[in-house]
Amino acid sequence: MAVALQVLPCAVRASSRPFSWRAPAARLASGMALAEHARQVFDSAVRAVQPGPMLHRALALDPGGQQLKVRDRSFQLKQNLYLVGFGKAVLGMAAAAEELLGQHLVQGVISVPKGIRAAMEQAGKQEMLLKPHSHIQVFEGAEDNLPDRDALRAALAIRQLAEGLTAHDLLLVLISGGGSALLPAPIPPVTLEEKQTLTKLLAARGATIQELNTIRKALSQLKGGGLAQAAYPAQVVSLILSDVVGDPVEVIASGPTVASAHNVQDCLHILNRYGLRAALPRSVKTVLARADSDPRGPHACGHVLNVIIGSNVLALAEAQKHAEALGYRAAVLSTSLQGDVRLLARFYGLLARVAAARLIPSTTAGASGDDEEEEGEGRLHKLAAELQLPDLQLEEALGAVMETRGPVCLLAGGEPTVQLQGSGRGGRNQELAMLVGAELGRQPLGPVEALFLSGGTDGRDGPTEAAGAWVMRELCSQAAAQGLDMATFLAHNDSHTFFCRLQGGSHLLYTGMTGTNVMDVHLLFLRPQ
Ligand SMILES: Nc1ncnc2c1ncn2[C@@H]1O[C@H](COP(=O)(O)OP(=O)(O)OP(=O)(O)O)[C@@H](O)[C@H]1O
Ligand SMILES: O=C(O)[C@H](O)CO
Repeated sequence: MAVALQVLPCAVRASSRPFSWRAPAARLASGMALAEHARQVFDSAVRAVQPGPMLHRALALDPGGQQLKVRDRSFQLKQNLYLVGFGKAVLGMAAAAEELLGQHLVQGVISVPKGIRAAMEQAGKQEMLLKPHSHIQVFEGAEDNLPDRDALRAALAIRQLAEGLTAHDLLLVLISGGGSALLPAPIPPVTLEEKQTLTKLLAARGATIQELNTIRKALSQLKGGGLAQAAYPAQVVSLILSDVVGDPVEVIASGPTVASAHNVQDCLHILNRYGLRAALPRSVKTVLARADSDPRGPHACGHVLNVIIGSNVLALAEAQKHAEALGYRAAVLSTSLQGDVRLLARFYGLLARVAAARLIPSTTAGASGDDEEEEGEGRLHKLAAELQLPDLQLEEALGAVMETRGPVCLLAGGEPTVQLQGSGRGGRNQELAMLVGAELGRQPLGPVEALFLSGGTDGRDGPTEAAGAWVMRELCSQAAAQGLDMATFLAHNDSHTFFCRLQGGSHLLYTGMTGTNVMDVHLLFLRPQ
């Protein structure tokens, strides 16, 4: 089943910045609309992970400008520097690298999302743009995050550059999320279209990014260490902005400079799990069979230094600070959220209920109130265990809520999954926001205002122009008042159409392309009325 994405006209976009920007940040939480605060906190998260500053922090040039230091390693520079890159944050990373190392740079090729240069120019983000006569060639492609002919041309130019290097050269590889779609080089006879279809099918059936990229690596010339091998014997330094939970270098952008530890059996298990093994194209079967009998095994990557230069940890820490400056007691719940959006929505609904009961104990006072509270807490812990979040700080966050009795902001980051059943238009952030809105409406929250925002830090939620959406506990009644049947929209994975129609699109979060990418940010605000 291919995922057909219907393009429905979005109702007039109420405003690209739905909230007022006039209020100074120092105003107390009680005086301003929660929605405006949510937008400010989300923006602060994105600002914290701008690619340029993170790249500058990772690199140091000696005073003579001849030695490049990365971590504890030094590399000799003598007009021997080459650069390649692929990912949603790579334009800004390349601009920063060019500014620092331009005099040594011989040649570069980067593959970045379609339209990103125009978007950065329009947003006045000069620091994200290359110099006018740059030695770095830019390819734009992979519209809607799917590999296409433009991205294929970029991948071939990157391979050609890498293959021409010698032992005297140093290759700087800039990697960020979205890199897999921007570096497609299928192993023949697999075609780009076949790879695209298989990737879409796996994503639509809810495959994790680890599973998806295991398959991508097996079918690619450059992923899973292939780029590092093409560049051998040059030295390779990869600077990686993580958009995967736990920062696994072999998964981010499918690890083009990391030896793949997976074998064909792993791929077959994954294809079986999602019911795709039987219908595989002959070309895919041929490539997997060839890999199975390849005596050389995985690519060796001893000449490579892989360095993570940033992740959502930075974004959430900054957002927490910003929320505190606005007068909230703020706590980060997790930086590693994963799992199905429906399960996660139930988690957030129960979390709001338990936190609200702690904020205003009187609303559930008495024997039956205590029982209800205990039952809510029990269910919340059970769900948390089911979600298997390694770094969940649930008790700490609830403890903070208990102490404050005032406005609270709970933050989390990660990348949940959606199982696509319909052909609507949406993204995992908008779908999660709808589901959480429905949950908040169901929970007994007493006199506590609640707002939930979910947004992709890259500014694009699925194949839509919105980054995500925000909802309050009144969502269901707002939808009903306009005759919008939430269940029908959800059944068709049509969250974007729903939000476009709801109150003239004013619940959508529009940031434009941000030029960075560290997964999604979730914010839950609770404020006693
Ligand atoms: N109609 C829809 N409703 C909900 N989710 C959708 C819909 N269409 C696509 N998606 C989900 O959007 C996800 C792709 O989103 P997006 O293009 O923002 O990728 P991403 O995961 O942020 O990419 P990367 O990590 O490569 O940058 C897929 O997981 C897919 O299941
Ligand atoms: O490009 C990819 O593979 C994903 O964004 C994960 O890094």
